[in-house]
Parts: sequence; C-alpha cells; structure tokens
Amino acid sequence: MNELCHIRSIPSSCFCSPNSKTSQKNPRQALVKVQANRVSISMHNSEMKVPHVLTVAGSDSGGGAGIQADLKACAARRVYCSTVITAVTAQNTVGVQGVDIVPEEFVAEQLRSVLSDMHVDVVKTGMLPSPGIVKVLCQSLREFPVRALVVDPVMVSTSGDVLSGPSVLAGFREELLPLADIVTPNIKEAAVLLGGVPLRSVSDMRAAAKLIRDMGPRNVLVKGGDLPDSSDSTDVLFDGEEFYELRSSRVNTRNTHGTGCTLASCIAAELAKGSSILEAVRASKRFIETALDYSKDLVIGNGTQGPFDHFFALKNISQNSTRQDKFNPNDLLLYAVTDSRMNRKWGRSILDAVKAAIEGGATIVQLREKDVETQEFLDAAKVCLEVCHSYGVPLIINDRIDVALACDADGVHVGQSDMPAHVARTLLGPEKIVGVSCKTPEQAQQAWIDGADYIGCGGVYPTTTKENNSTVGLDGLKEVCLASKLPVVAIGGIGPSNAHSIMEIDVPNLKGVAVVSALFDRECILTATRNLHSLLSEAAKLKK
Ligand SMILES: Cc1ncc(COP(=O)(O)OP(=O)(O)O)c(N)n1
Ligand SMILES: Cc1nc(C(=O)O)sc1CCOP(=O)(O)O
Ligand SMILES: [Mg+2]
Repeated sequence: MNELCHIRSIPSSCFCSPNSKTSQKNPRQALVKVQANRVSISMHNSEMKVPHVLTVAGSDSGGGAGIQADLKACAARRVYCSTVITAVTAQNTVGVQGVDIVPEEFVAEQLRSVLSDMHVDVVKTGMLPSPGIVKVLCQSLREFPVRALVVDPVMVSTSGDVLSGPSVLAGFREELLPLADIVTPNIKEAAVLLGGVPLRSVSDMRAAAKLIRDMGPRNVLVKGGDLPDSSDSTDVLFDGEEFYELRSSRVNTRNTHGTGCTLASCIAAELAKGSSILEAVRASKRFIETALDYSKDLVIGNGTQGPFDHFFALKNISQNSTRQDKFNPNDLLLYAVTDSRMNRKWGRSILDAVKAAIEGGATIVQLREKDVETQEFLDAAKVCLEVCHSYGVPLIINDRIDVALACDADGVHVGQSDMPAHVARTLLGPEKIVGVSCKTPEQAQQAWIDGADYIGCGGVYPTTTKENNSTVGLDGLKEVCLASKLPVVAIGGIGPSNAHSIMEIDVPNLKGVAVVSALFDRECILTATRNLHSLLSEAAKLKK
C-alpha cells in the first residue's frame, strides 16, 4: 500500500537554504508519504530518508558500553539510532555491580512502539539477558521485518562479568542466529556458542566461524582482539564461501570498554547506509582503531577498563586544539592576506612573507594561495601556523577547508561561490573561525544564520589583486555593517592612503581592514605592515 496522504506547507523560515531561488517566493512544500509501517518526508520530491538503526541492548551506567555506546557509535557514523532497553546495569570502569532485567512484556512494548511507527533499516542486538527477551525480539522481527539484523552475542562483559547466562544460549542458537545477517562473537563468546571449546589461534577462529555459520547467520565475524601474543588484532569474517582475515594494529590502552558494542553498532550503521557486509566490517574496524588510538590516554574512572571517545573527530576542536583563544573580533584590525604571485615576484617564501607581516603588526593572517599545489599549500600552512601561534596570531585558510582541517588552522575564509559557510561550519566544528565574503545586506544576514564569525566586505575600492571584482564603495560597506551583528573587515584596494576613510565610518562592528598588495606587493613587508598598523591603531583609538 502506498497512499499519498497530504501536502503540507512548511514556512520557509524552517529551512536555511539561502541560495535556493524558490525559498523567498514559495513556501516550501513537504510531501508527507504514509506507507505501511513507514512515514517519510519529501522536499521538492527529493526524499529525506534517514538511515536508522534500532539497538536492543542493556544500559551501562558508566556510559562506555551498551545502549550508550550504541547511541554514540551511530551518531558518530551519522545514523539515527532508536533504543529498546533490555536491562539496566549498575556498572563502571571496575566492573558490573548490579543488573536489573527489564520484564520481557515491557521489552516487547518498546519494540512495538519503535517498529510500528518508525522505518528501521537495521536492528542491532546487544545484551539479551533472558530467554523470554530473545523470544519477544524474534517475534517482533518476524512481525516487522527489517533490512538487516546484526547480533552481538554479548554474554560476558569486558570485566569478566556474566551478562547473559546459559539459559539464553538455546534461544540464540535456535531462534535468533538463523535470523541474523551477521553475528560478531569475540573468541570467548564464540567458545561459549560452540559449547566451551577455547579458541587459541586464527585457524581456531576460522573453524569456529564455520561452525557458528552452520547455526544460521549469513555471516560470522569472530573477533580476535583477545587472542594472546599478537601485535595486531585479527578478526575472521566468513560469509559461507570466503574467509577474510581483517587486521588492524593493536592499540596499547586500557580504554577498550565498549569496543564490541561499538563495532556491532558501526556495522549496523554502515549497513543502514547501504554498505555491503565486508565494507561495513572494514569501515567499522577502522573506526574503532582510530577511536582507540585517539583515546588511549583518556582517564575516566579508576578501574582497569576505561571507555573511549567515539567523537574523536571533535578532539581537534576541544582540549587538544592549538587554537589560541576564542575568536576576538579586534583581531580583524590588520588582516594580512597572502598572495603567491606577489611572493614569487619578490622571491619570497610564504613563510617569510607571513613572518614579516606578523612582525610588522598583522593581527590575523590569511593564506590565500590560489596557484600553489595542495602539498605545498599544506606544508606552508603547517609552518605558518607554528609561527602565527608563537605570536598569538590566528591563521585562516582561504577557500580550502581540506587544508584547514589537515593543518588544524584556526579557521577558513569562504566566498559566495566557495564551500557554503554553514557546511564549512559543520565541517570545522563550533570553535573554529569561519569568515564569509559579503557584498550585500542579504548576504550579511545569511552569514549570521550560517554560523559565520566575521564578514569580509568588499571590494571597497578597485583592486588589481582580484580579477573582475565589483566594488561596493564606502556606502556599500556601511550598509553591510548595519545589516549584520557580525564584526566586519573591509577589503579591496585598501592601503595607507585610504585606510582612515574606512575606519572613520561610524559603525561599531567595522573592525579593520584586510590587505593584500599594500603589504605583500611591497619591497619591505615589515615596514609596510608597521606603517599601516600604526595608522590603524590610531584610528581605532579615535573610534573608542
Ligand atoms: C577577509 C577576506 N574578505 C574577502 C575575501 C574574498 O574571498 P572570496 O570572495 O572567496 O574571494 P577569494 O579570496 O577566494 O578570491 C577574502 N579572501 N578575505
Ligand atoms: C581577496 C579579495 N577579496 C575582495 C573582495 O572584494 O571580497 S578584494 C580582494 C583583493 C584585495 O587585495 P588588495 O588589498 O591588493 O586590493
Ligand atoms: Mg574564495
């Protein structure tokens, strides 16, 4: 059944798509489609389907494993995650202090709530502490079929505590495993599933994978992380025909609590996004390896099994960032913007040019290297960043988000036809600086909505540095300043002869000038910067 139910208007203010030609004129139309057991929303007929994993698992009060790990893993892989809680554990980095099993009727009710309402792509199971819970889960899966089932046969916690007793085993073997697309036992769990025979080598893991596959799952991943005496961690994937030995380096850390749950959730998330089993397993192993490596020195709790950081990508933004401080709008006073053509003309390296500008008093630096190779740009950015930071000056990268991310620069500057500012913000995270070029009040308003930190407004005067650049003049600059709450730096044709006219504009958010040729197309960058800096400082004092 596929009924088109109704068309509903959604106010355009709900969407931030500044560039959409339709958003101003027409309210956006959302098609709300209701199919059996599924609701999806279409925007301009293009469906916004969200990959969705349902995890059926236990809660870990310590936050490292179970439901908590599953939610974090799915979020890190950008997949929606709903939850059915099978047990509440009192748990920390020392061990499991208590387990309260959720009655099977209430597990069934949670399953019904989610599966009868939402479109779930993949179900992932973790701790299933009673035979009754396994039974109601299998019933629900038959009633509401999903695209894939990932079974992490959690039986023993990393601390050695038993989480699912032998009474659950029969249900696993007879009912759940035959429904599974992949089952992910570690060597201890594989041994339990096979009646207690210990696994001591990769060839034991291969044999175990084959025997477990005979129980019904389409794929078996036996995880060898606990195998003794090996410098890498080898997992064996068996799909019924081929064996794959997947290696990753063993990370020396105590922070491994929740790796099993996370791996299975990642696999589920990748399957929900449409990957094959092999791709999903490979991507998930890589994710775990990177997360463990980033988290190896985390200290959470006093026990022997610490949790790790699923959002390792955020590490650059938080504690470890070399960013000076939060963005200070006064840094825009003398914004030095480099130019590779000018550096070549005067026979200077990017680094020498930047050093001279900083020594002359530049308060922020932008690397605007339009015609250098990526590798050269990145190498220059890394060394310039060190120098800038040794002077407490932020370094911004023009256009190239990839370079900014790769060198952990302080931010990026993007124009109206570059990477959209809101995407730059998402990619860089909340703490980096995002600057946007704006020539009109509308663009300035959008820059604010998109999460920019400052506006570069120009060209104020004609320039030969940027081809075909239209000018906005002093009036256009003032209009942009008045239209925005953001600090503004003026750009285009600015030098010592006209900087004062800009600084005299009586608007509080006009913070300074951005300059290319008046600094870098001069014989002595240091002197040119020094002169302009002293002029601007005087003008800024008068403004106060
Ligand atoms: C501070 C500042 N303002 C404006 C610009 C221009 O950026 P954009 O419009 O993207 O043009 P290009 O510099 O990329 O040619 C800027 N770079 N810096
Ligand atoms: C890079 C750039 N952006 C501009 C804009 O109008 O957004 S004008 C410009 C070039 C500025 O160089 P100079 O200081 O040599 O005039
Ligand atoms: Mg640009």
